[in-house]
Amino acid sequence: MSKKRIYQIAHELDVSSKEVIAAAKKNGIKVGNHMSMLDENEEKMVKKSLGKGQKPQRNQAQPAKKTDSKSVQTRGSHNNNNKMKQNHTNQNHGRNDQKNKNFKNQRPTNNHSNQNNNHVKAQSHDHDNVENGNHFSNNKKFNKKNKRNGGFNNSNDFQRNKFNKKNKKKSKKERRQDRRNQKKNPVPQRKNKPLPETLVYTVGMSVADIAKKIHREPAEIIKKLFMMGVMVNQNQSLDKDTIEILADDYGIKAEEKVEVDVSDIDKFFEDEEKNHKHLEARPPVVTIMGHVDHGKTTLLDHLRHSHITAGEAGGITQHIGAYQIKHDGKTITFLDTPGHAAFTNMRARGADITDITVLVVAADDGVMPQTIEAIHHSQAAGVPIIVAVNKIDKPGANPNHVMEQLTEYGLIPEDWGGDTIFVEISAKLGQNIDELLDMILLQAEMMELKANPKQHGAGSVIEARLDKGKGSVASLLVQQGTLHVGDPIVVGNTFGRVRTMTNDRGKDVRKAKPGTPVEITGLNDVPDSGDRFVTFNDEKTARAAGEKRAEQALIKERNKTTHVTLDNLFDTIKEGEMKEVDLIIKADVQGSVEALAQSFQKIDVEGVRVNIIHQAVGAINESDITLAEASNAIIIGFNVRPTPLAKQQADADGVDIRLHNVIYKAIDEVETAMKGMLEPEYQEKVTGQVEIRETYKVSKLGTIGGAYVIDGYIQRDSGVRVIRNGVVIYDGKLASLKRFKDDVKQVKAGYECGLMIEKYNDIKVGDQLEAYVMEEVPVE
Ligand SMILES: Nc1nc2c(ncn2[C@@H]2O[C@H](COP(=O)(O)OP(=O)(O)OP(=O)(O)O)[C@@H](O)[C@H]2O)c(=O)[nH]1
Repeated sequence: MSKKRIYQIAHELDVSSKEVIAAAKKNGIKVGNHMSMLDENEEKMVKKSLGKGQKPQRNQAQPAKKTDSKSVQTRGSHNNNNKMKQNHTNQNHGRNDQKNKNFKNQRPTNNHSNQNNNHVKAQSHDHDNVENGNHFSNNKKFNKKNKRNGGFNNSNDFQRNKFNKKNKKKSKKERRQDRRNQKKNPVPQRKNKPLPETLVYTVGMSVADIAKKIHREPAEIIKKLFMMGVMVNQNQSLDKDTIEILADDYGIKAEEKVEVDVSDIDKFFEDEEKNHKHLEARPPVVTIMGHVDHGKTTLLDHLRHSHITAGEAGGITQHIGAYQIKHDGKTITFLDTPGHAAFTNMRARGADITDITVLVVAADDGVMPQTIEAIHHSQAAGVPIIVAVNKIDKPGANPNHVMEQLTEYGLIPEDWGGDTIFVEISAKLGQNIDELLDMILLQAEMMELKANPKQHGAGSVIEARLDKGKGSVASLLVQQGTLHVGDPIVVGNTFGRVRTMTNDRGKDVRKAKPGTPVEITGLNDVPDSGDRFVTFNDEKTARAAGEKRAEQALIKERNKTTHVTLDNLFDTIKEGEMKEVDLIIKADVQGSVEALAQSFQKIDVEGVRVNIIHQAVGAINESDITLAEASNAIIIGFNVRPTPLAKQQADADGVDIRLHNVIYKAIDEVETAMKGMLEPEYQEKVTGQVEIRETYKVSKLGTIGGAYVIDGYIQRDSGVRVIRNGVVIYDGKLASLKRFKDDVKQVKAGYECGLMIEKYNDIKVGDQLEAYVMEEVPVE
């Protein structure tokens, strides 16, 4: 006797296994689940039971054995509904001859509407099925197959459905075919334009760029290069040789276009400087230097007011950072800011604008520290010095002593066999001032100061500011060419067009020749003193150059913060950015300097070498910081400290200064930093004493201490030590700190507070709490 499993029977009957199980149970057959077996008798019983019983609800398409008016009616109404739906969704549904099109055109609604459609059809065929009672069993297979389509029982319908599917498939095929055809459709051939006579190229152009230039397909060029043994893709940059060979292969000339970096205004400036055509004499530019109170300002003021050009007398002098005076029909330009600091600052920014230095030394005071510095700065810049021995009107004046003193610094009067010009003056009384001016002109003459006024204006910024009404105002010294109102200009990282131009007398001028200071407006931003300026033919180029320079300056500024420090040293080494660690050593005595230098040079980590770029005895000064900044060096101070200004500058520039008083510690620190093992050291600092005066037990929270800060302060992130009877009984962290109901960051001595300690609830009245913080130890 063959047995069948429940699910098989369910399958055959097209009912659910559950229904078969129910029927089996109804007939007293013991079954468990869909895998349970039924023998033939049991199967018959179940089938009978299912056949006699309710028609499975699930399969609406299953033919009804019995039809009563009610069910027909119901179905009828359902049918109508569906018909309505069907009409709504697709009027062509039910007409297979048109379905194909519908499938194609209405794909998204297809399944849904097809089901509806089939459903309607199934319903409408119920009647036939009733008439052909055995149709059910004969068409079981069909029935199953058609279930998806709503259960067609009519073979015609089935066929139609099949046809329908076929059509569906066909349509897919068709679509694919279509696509293929589309692909096969030849792309309209691009007619090759004639080759240009010359290929103007820049090194680094890609195949695609060249293709565009010579009106050829990149593929063709790639092929050509391939034949020459050069494998490239169309985006790859080509070198000069390859481009030229390629051009040659096409039979065209190749011409390299050298890109000019418009932002490199120094280059423009130098080009203008080198232009020696149409040279004309220009006024000398003079800076007055000297020690404090030796009379620099007095001299400048005297000159400004006493040597105004005839006709301009009475005109109000404007402070534009420089002014011009006339003497013997010749012009001299004086820079208004005396002192060597401004002078060197300008130099540091690349502006060597001074031709002659007038060194003012008070005859009653002699050579002083700033006199010496001024000499060094001038000498370093290669600027000749004229000594003005001032205050000779004073009773205690001793010009000879000054001369003697200055010989030590290489300034020897002509009378004594040297070549330094000395003039004894009284700035206050205006004594010998003309003689000084004569000497300046003589010196200038010897220097043959010349420039070409017939070229683009170029020069340097003396000073610049932002004016409420005028916007950016810059005082410029024209050094080359002629500057005109309306000139497109780039000044440092700013740009614009010269809108207005005034001279040192506040008079509007249309043009300014070499050696002339002028004040201009029209820049988009305020440049820095010492910045260079150049003019361009068109504003577009000026704008491009200015914007690029501003961008570059921003990048430079950002990079500033990424100076190498001992903390980031290892990462920098790892990134392969560093092969040498630059150090500056400053120490109290020469012995220490040498000992440190030798020991540092012995450190060898991962092939990275220590390089000592500067070593000296003395405090860490600003020039050390500038050097460290420029060279990306770390400063090691041994028993010395930075001067306040140097410290300020180091902080601003992000220069790392490490201070030590034990040699091996200094060596150790650098070595561990190079190995990437430098860890910050922390040290505990007790901040306050707190007394517990009350305790409150809160069931869900724990114990809250009502406390009073006796000394110092306690803060939310404090560490706390619980001390009872002089013994530390717990060491942990605060969990909360409140004043009344508010969370607070800190509570100072004399105030009450509420607190809880993390993971500790055993606080008692009378407990002393010691509050502390961990602080990073500054390296000694
Ligand atoms: N008797 C006399 N006094 C002078 C002479 N030149 C300047 N003084 C005085 O010296 C003092 C200082 O002069 P300044 O011109 O301010 O000196 P400075 O070098 O510009 O000083 P700082 O700006 O502080 O560096 C003033 O009181 C002047 O009046 C001079 O030739 N004779």
